[in-house]
Parts: sequence; C-alpha cells; structure tokens
Amino acid sequence: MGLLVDGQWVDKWYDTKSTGGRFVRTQTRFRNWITADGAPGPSGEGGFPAEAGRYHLYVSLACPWAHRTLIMRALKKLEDVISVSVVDPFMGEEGWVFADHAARRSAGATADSVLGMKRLYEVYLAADPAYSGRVTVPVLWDRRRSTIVSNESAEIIRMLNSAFDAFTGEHHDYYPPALRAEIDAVNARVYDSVNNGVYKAGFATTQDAYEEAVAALFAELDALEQRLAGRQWLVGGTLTEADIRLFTTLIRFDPVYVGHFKCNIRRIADYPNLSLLTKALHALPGVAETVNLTHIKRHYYESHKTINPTGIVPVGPQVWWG
Ligand SMILES: N[C@@H](CCC(=O)N[C@@H](CS)C(=O)NCC(=O)O)C(=O)O
Repeated sequence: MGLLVDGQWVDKWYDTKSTGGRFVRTQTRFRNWITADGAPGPSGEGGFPAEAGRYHLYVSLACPWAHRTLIMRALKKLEDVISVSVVDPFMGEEGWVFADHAARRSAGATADSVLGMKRLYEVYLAADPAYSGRVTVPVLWDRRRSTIVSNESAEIIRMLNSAFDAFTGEHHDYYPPALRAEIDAVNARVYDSVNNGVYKAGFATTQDAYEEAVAALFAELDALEQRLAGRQWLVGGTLTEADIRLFTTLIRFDPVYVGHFKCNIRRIADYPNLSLLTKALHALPGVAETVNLTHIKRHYYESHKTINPTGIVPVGPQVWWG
C-alpha cells in the first residue's frame, strides 16, 4: 500500500501520528463530470459527453466506494455502455494491481482491458505523469481523451444516474430533485459515522480515537434502525442513492468490520430493519452479482498487515442476506 509523490510510487501506510491516532481521509483529486451534452458539471471542466463505449470503470470488488458505482451501473442497466476492469483483492506494496500481475490470482479479478497496465498507479500516471496523492478505486477513465474523468465515487454514481439516459431504457432517478436535500442530509451523517466511521475505528492507532469512532458508528446505526421502522427505504418511500451508499457498508459489516475493524458492539444481523434493507437491496436485479465476499474478506484481512499480521482470513460468518 502506498501513494504517488510527484509521479513516483512510495510504499507507505497511512500516517496517523500527526492526527492523534485518527484516520483522516484525503480529498479526491479528479473531479470532472460526464454530462448528457458535455457541459461542465458541478466541478471540474467540461468536454465529457455521455457516449456508449467511451468510458471505463476501474474498480475493486472489495471496496465499498467502488461498489457503489457497480451497483448504479447495474441498476441503470449500463453494462453494455460502460466497461469495467477489476483489480486483484490483495493490496500489497505496489497498491492495487491487475489480475495478470497478481501474486495469487483471485477469480473475478481481470487485466486492465483499456491500457494493459499492471498496476493501478500506472493508470493515474497515464492521466497525470506528475500526480501526487493516493491511488484509489473507483476510477472513471475516458478512452477518447485518455484521462481520468473522476475518482470520486459519490460523483460517479450521480453521473451514471443522470447522464446516460439516452443509452438505457432504465430511467429511474436515484437522486430526484424533490428529495435531494433530504438525501444529502442522510448521506452526510451516514458518510461520516458509518461509511467512513468503520475505517476511523479500524485504522485508529489510539484507544481514544477507536472508541470515539465506534461510539459514533453505533449511535448512527441505532438512529438508522429507528428511521427505518415501518418504512422500506431511507428517504421518500423510494429507492435512492442514500440506500445504495449505506448498503455497501452494511454488506461488509458482519463479515469484515465486526472482526477486522473491531466494530463489534452489535452485528447488522442484530438490527431487524437494517437487515431488511440489506436483503431488499441484495435482491434487486443485478445487485447480488456485484457482491463478491471472497474479494471483500481477502482484501481487508490479507492487505492490512498492521491490523492482521498473519493475513488469516476468517471462514465465517454464515451469510444471512440471501
Ligand atoms: N473518496 C474516494 C475514496 C475511495 C477509496 O478510499 N478507496 C479505497 C479502497 S476501499 C482505496 O482505493 N484505497 C487505496 C489507498 O488509500 O491507498 C471515493 O469515494 O471514491
């Protein structure tokens, strides 16, 4: 695991010394938007019009942020419009690598079918030879301009939701204007305490930082459980991106976050309403195919050597969501 500094790969774990043992996520760098007509989006520059066969997603099946993009691609039926490459689940000293370069190839991982690179950081360097920063998935690549459109999952799912309607028969809006304020409010809480909260607990290097993160995480899970009493979805009686964003953490929770990240006050299986939400999303057409428990468990337990030095991957738990 590492990062690029002025175009050079440096093998380095997260630095929590300067932040009192707290894990602080860095800001995402490529922030352009694909739009229906190529007009600029809320950030970045224009010139990325929606087209079939032009854009490519680099993902990890282990990663909850990348998982959002795969779910949105499946729900919007964009499989034939946007292609995908999948990195190997093990993130070692070279960071994310593609299947043909992996030490122990895992079913479901692929080669880089666009650029033929061995390592994901080479894709970043193809976009910017002097790039400095973390090399994360997901990455949305533009074949035409040979650059990265975006590496911010929250924005990529909105592009997939709204820009490609001319190329799909599936027009459900997962971020409808009338619900945006409420979706944004739910997303903000879920992001801070749950999606990122599990990482804050797991990557903490002081007892205080860990306990603070776990307390906030379970307070928010308890609040979400209450919110879901008598309703199927988080916002507005309809499936929205807020549900998708919560789901990718929920599905990893019992198999990984309870043990590996020590988020063990309760399991999601102990929350009836959160369990129902997990099952409902998993049952949607195309979603189960985006869930790969082998990649999920292998990535976390094998890659984070400071947390799990033996690299042993637990056998359980039994799957309860479908
Ligand atoms: N803000 C990014 C975060 C993505 C992210 O952190 N991905 C993780 C995998 S779960 C990653 O690639 N980490 C590599 C690293 O930090 O070096 C997003 O949501 O798209």
